[in-house]
Amino acid sequence: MPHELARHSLLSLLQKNRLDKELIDYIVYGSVIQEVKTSNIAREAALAAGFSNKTPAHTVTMACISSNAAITTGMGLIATNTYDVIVAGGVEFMSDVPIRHSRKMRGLMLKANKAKTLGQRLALLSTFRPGFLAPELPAVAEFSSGETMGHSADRLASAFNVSRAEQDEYALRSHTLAKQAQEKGYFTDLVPFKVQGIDQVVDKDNGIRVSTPESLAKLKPAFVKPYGTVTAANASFLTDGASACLIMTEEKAKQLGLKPKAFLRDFLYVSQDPVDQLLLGPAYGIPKLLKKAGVTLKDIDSWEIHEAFAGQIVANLKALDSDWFCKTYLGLSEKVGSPDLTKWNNWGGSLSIGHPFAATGVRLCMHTANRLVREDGKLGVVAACAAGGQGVAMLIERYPGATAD
Ligand SMILES: CC(=O)SCCNC(=O)CCNC(=O)[C@H](O)C(C)(C)COP(=O)(O)OP(=O)(O)OC[C@H]1O[C@@H](n2cnc3c(N)ncnc32)[C@H](O)[C@@H]1OP(=O)(O)O
Repeated sequence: MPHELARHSLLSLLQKNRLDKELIDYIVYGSVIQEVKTSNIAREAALAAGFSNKTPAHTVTMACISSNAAITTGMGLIATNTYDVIVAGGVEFMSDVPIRHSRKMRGLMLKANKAKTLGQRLALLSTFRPGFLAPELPAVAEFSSGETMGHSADRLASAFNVSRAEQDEYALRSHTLAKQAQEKGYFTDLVPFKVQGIDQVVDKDNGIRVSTPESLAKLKPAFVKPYGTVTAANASFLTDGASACLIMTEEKAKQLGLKPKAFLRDFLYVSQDPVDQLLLGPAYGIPKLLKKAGVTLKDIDSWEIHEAFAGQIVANLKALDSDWFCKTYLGLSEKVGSPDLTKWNNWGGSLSIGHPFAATGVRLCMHTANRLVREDGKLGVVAACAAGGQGVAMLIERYPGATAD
């Protein structure tokens, strides 16, 4: 179950930092497609991990930026002097999503539960139709418009004139860089997971697949058929995962003898009309964040931007480099410009590493912190889009003397 995956991330974080459970004041986890039995998954994971029942925990949800929301919620609790040491994380378990009976079937079952006599039950039974048995699957779709994320990505790519070839090329870049980073042993934020019931330990990201441009070009559109450009290979794939990170003030870290990785210097959230364009969070968030923090594109040494779809990433890059977009939608006098792509998602991204929705935000932050060390940088930006037309942008600064282990 998802809380078991989250439990593993909690325990592994403590083991890695040689910390006692008692030192954790509060736990916040993100979750998107919720398991109904464990709706406050942070609490269930903490109890399953053997935390004291006196350690409060709550769950946040903000689509694909849920663990970013967990981190900033934790930061708020620290800033208000409510707590000192917080674990923030996220979990997604796409291999067993809750599948519901149809609404008609649910209605019938609820009424049957209340029926007192055999006559009432038989009368209800006579209203049953075989069609009631059609199940309701959770869709990776925008509730307000009904549009799937893949369809939105296709629409966005088309609006910014992003070709299929550009999308495939970007996807190949992501998988190639992820493979290189994996082989070099850079994914030090990973812990192996023993899958219950089968004799298998997952000890590396298993979605990385470096293909050839020819085989990518052969794939059929996955969402808008037959003319769409989003395929299984240039979209993020559905996967399981959990993440966790430890947040506290610098002073507290020193007190506990811990070696910090990075400062979270600044952050903000953005939101737009979800029916217009859903996936432009980075294009809206990055310029606002840079302005708020008083830095420019050139000051950024590492970009870690959530890759929902290759077309979405290329469209966001084009938007930032477009006078028309920046003037019309951001109210700026000119374009922001294009970030330096040699500093962009250098270890791959959600397209290749995977995108367990609510877990991704922490992964982006940790890759930024570790990349800043390995690439000898100072400032990194994390940005992501999310369902609901929302987005996040965060500024991360390497801690002096931090290591990438
Ligand atoms: C803000 C946000 O983040 S929003 C959320 C964004 N993410 C999403 O919405 C998830 C989108 N992704 C999906 O829904 C699914 O992954 C889909 C629908 C695109 C694809 O699902 P599936 O069809 O089950 O994918 P599957 O793994 O079977 O791949 C389909 C085909 O593509 C091929 N393929 C997939 N990846 C690659 C690759 N990198 N290289 C070459 N071929 C590939 C597979 O081999 C398979 O080929 P086959 O049909 O000959 O066997």
